[in-house]
Amino acid sequence: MPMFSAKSNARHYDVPRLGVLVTNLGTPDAPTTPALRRYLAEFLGDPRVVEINRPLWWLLLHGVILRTRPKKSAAAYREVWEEGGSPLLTIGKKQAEGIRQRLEKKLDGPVSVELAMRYGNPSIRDGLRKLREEGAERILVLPLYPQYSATTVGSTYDAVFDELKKWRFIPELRLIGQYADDPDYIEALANTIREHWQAHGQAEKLLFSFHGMPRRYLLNGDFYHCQCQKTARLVAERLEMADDAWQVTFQSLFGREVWLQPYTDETVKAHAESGMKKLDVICAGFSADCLETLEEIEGENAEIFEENGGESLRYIRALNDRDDHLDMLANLAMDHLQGWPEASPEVKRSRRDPQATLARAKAMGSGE
Ligand SMILES: C=CC1=C(C)c2cc3[nH]c(cc4nc(cc5[nH]c(cc1n2)c(C)c5CCC(=O)O)C(CCC(=O)O)=C4C)c(C)c3C=C
Ligand SMILES: [Fe+2]
Ligand SMILES: [Fe+2]
Repeated sequence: MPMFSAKSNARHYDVPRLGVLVTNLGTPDAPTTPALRRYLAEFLGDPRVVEINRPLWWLLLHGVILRTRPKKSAAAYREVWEEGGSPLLTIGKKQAEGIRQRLEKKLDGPVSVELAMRYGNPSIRDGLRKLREEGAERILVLPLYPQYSATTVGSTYDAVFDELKKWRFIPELRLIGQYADDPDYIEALANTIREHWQAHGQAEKLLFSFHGMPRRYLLNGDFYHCQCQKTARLVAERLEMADDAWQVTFQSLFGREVWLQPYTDETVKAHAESGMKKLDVICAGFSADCLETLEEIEGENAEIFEENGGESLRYIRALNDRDDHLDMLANLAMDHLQGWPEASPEVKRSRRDPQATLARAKAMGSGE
């Protein structure tokens, strides 16, 4: 067996394509305990996510966490599971297709776009291999995380590199790191908040709740926290909000370490206890709704608010497959494709007339 893998049936006169790998975090294959055990073993086994002494963590993960958490997590996933699977996956498919359609219009030609998940399926390995089979020799990686963190974007890059280092022909590669302050992303968030206010009125406060991470990671140089603050500030400025009308919080704590603060659940409880009646929450760092937004914010945190004296916590959905979101993502991809040299004259000609190129290649003796 060769040491490095290649496209099946590779022919050197194939017309190279542009490929875009759209990625997100991932999700279990089913809302069941065994599927959750597999998924969490991969996710929590990633040193980018849990950055502690490996042998110690391995013992704790396999000896304790994977014996208890999968059952609890499976029950939570069952609350949000849809006919087509987990929301993150069903929304991700729509997002990838929307981006493909927009790029094909902008580039006036076919573009391969594949959705891939960092953990679980469809995997990054399979996504890259599909792009290779479709003839992509230039690949743009677009992780759907507006703010960079080593735990998410960094880990996605790891998975891309781990796969590509096994290939014989390594495609030209570009990576999108973040778009926390992209004006169209800020505008799309402002639009969805405005629409929510038009439909339901404005609550006493708007929380921007971002996924948390251990505070230690920030102190060690992961500036995700700062990008979250920037996103929220820019949206609040766009909406001309007073300083005390909005706040940034961090959700989804895991383990016993101190995470980024203030915590969403504690803040929600404190606001309810202080007499607040209506609270709006947006999870601006999640490009698609998922367990962490639907079950944790729209479900759990709404309950916390109501149990402590609040009337209603109104969760504002993620940007998902809104047109302004998909337009923004396609424009972001276009920005990152700039300057990638046009194809060679031969390729340009073959794009116009693939049959002639094939015939020429055959005449030159390089065809089948
Ligand atoms: C253990 C540490 C974790 C870190 C650090 C972390 C960072 C992080 N995660 C997201 C986005 C998502 N996380 C999701 C689920 C999820 N996250 C953790 C743990 C950490 N995340 C766990 C254990 C889980 C699984 C669910 C559970 O068992 O509670 C999801 C949702 C996936 C879905 O299928 O719906 C997303 C999205 C970010 C952005 C981030 C750091 C910035
Ligand atoms: Fe997470
Ligand atoms: Fe959670």
